[in-house]
Amino acid sequence: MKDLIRGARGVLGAAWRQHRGKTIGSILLMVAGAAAAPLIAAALAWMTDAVVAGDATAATVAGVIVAVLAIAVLTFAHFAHVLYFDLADLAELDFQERLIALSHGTTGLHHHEDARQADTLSVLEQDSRQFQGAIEALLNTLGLLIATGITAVLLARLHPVLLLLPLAAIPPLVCGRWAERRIDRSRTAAAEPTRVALNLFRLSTSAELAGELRVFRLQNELRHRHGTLWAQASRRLWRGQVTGTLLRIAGQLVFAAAYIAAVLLVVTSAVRGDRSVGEVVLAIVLAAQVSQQVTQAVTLLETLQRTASTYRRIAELAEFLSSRSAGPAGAGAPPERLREGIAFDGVSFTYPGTDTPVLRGVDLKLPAGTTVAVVGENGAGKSTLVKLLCGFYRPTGGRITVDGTDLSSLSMIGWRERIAAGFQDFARFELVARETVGVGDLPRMASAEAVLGGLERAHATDVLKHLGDGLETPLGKSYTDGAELSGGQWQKLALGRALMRTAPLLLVLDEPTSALDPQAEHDLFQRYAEQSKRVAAGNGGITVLVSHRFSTVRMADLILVVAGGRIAERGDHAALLAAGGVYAELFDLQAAAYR
Ligand SMILES: Nc1ncnc2c1ncn2[C@@H]1O[C@H](COP(=O)(O)OP(=O)(O)OP(=O)(O)O)[C@@H](O)[C@H]1O
Repeated sequence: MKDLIRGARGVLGAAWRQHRGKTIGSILLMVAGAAAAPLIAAALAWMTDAVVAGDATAATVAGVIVAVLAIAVLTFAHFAHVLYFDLADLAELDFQERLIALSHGTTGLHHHEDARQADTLSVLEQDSRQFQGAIEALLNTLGLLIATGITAVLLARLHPVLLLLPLAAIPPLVCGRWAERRIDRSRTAAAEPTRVALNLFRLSTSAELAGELRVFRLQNELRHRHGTLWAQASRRLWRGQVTGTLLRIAGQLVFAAAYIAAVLLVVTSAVRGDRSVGEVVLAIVLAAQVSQQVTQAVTLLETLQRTASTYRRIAELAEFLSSRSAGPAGAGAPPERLREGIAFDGVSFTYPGTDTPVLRGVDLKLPAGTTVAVVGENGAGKSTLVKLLCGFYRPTGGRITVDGTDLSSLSMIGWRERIAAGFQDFARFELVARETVGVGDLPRMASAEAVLGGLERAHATDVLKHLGDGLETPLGKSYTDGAELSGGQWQKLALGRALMRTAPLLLVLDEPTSALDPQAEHDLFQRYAEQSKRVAAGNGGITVLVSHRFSTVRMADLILVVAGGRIAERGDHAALLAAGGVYAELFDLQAAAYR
């Protein structure tokens, strides 16, 4: 019940915030339309008795009232529909904005990487399209409550025992709730296979992966896996639906028995001469309406229950996010320029929900004004190091300091404003090219000059040659005439985005050039390193570069080799080669491959 009230409040609140006039108009029209239905029964009874008594005037007046009420029933709901249709769109927008705020309004990433919360987000994304039904159901419920009240008064006047009729509505309602819960559980159980199947479907149909799919002849394998997962999800949903339907039928049968008993009661007393013909008509029409009201209530309850689940899920997600926020948010401002640098003091890190530490007691100094390269095997913890530097997670042990100040005591908004980043999994923002790059520094997104600066630093201006309208060319399939880019071109734009900010305190480049050939990557970083030295001389900014390419890595001032959750080796290229350790071995292996 608490869930239902929260769901109803959520929907009504969203509608009210979006448009008060339309909300009030829809409620009035729906309630008036619903109230007219039981009044028709009363007017019909009056008309029937007037006809039996031969009173033409009363019969005519009653007939006109029946007609007017019938028009109200038929049209008011339609007019209300016009109003709440628009309202539903606005409420959907309100919900989606809330979901976006929850999804990306936190400083950390853990809810995206936690399977259960990822499931919740995926169900909520689907739920966000149900607002049309939710608002309609809520308004219908308000109308239904009024109609049921009027029906109850009329039934009580006929025979008090008929008041028990709505009580017979309870079993179908309870069964309807059980059914909805059962179906809801099956939806949650089906969420994971559905998500994986949809991901496989996207993989199987995306143009981007068409080549790889053909070369590895993966079509049938993916189709088979997609089919199996889909069947698994369908089976879970089907079991939920079948149990739900059986429960609902059981509830409806109880009401059907009560309905038959009520009609028999009035008809037998009319036969005995205790009731007028009009009263028999009233009883039959009202009992039929109660039946409709019960069916409607069960259907409405299903929708309201679904809406309630949606709001419960979003509340749970919000609770998860606040429970996982690692301590109070910092408020300190980052320094204007780095004097000493960034230090790791005994930093350990274990991902939430796992037992194995990825980093163990790392002590590290990233001196101000340097370029630091991070190398190591797949899964060694390089990206984790980067995520900690960006503040996506807080260390589970030890601390990271920026010029001696604990990173966790800094305002994350302030810190993020002073860092820039390019990741291997970069976003393909389907916007015009200027914005695709410019979002790397929102306040300067409109400036073509600033965007060209970012592209030049990334040595990516050549991408513009392929774009008909230069920076103003729309990119991607979202636009009818959007330009299609290659993977490497998208990545170059992403690198331009990462280099939009001209003087960040920390620039993180986590394999942002994997789609470029090694020579292009080498040239890019050679020139980039020269430029960044000039910038770093001004603000002490640090560049952290994660790369598997030793030809690029060798030019860094400091190279860190991550292994076994620790920094296994550190130093510049010459020192590490001379040490003859893992770095030297891996460098020789790669160098030999290019000879
Ligand atoms: N969100 C997560 N939850 C749990 N474990 C994770 C998560 N992300 C990474 N890991 C684990 O942490 C370890 C380090 O991962 P990380 O991505 O930091 O490695 P990496 O050195 O960047 O690897 P690569 O070179 O393949 O990109 C891996 O064992 C990985 O399975």
